[in-house]
Amino acid sequence: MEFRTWEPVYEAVLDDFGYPRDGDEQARDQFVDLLGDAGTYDPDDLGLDGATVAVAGAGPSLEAEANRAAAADVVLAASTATDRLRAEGVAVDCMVTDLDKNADTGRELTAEGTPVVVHAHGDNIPALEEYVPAYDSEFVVPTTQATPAPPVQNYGGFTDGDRAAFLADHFGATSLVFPGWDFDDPAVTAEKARKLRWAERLLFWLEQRRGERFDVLDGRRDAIESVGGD
Ligand SMILES: Nc1ncnc2c1ncn2[C@@H]1O[C@H](COP(=O)(O)OP(=O)(O)OP(=O)(O)O)[C@@H](O)[C@H]1O
Ligand SMILES: Nc1nc2c(c(=O)[nH]1)N=C(CO)CN2
Repeated sequence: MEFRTWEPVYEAVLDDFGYPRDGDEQARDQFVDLLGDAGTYDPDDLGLDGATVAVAGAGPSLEAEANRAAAADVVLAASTATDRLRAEGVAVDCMVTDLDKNADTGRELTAEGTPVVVHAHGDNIPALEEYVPAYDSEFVVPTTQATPAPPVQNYGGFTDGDRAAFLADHFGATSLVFPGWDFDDPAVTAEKARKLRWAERLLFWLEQRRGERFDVLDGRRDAIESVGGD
């Protein structure tokens, strides 16, 4: 995903949630400063090119669908889906997080040599300041939703789960499967439900760009608002 393609969709997300763009830019710049000259992880080494990739979400269906993750070539797990898959005995190849809920898991993973995609945004600067120094940067993939500033990159996407899907796409995945995704989960807060609506729109956009049909959107497409161009 090129930033110029992502930018109009990003602006629509900012408008909808009322997030100021300069907050995301400050977070990105702080992330650059926190990393300094330290080396970071090259996502090319995840083996996504040509792979069937499971993008695990943290919905209530995850445990029942853990076998779909286990069957994939590469497993990307969003936030708390990481701990839950590991508890089911499914190895996670990479965690994608904004350090919101289980940042200690991310620290343990980088210490073990498992990469973690860490996202900077305007509402997680204190978490970046606390956890980035504690992570082994060699296993950190730093991301932003604003204009990239190397080594902080933007592969597209908004929530942890859809960002994992955009990462898989960017690095050449052949097909994507989505265990643990429950868009109509009644247990989530109103804000989370709005974020899930965006995740759904973004996955719909991504599948159209890829010429693929994600099983997780079956039966839902007619009701999804289109975003982005091609
Ligand atoms: N029913 C669901 N509840 C929560 N997450 C879901 C659900 N279905 C899919 N997901 C995906 O799983 C991801 C991880 O969710 P989790 O609640 O562990 O973390 P989070 O830090 O709150 O996520 P985010 O910050 O992206 O909202 C979400 O970002 C979303 O992309
Ligand atoms: N500024 C801002 N950006 C985000 C936020 C958020 O709360 N604030 N949450 C996200 C996923 O939960 C992704 N991006």
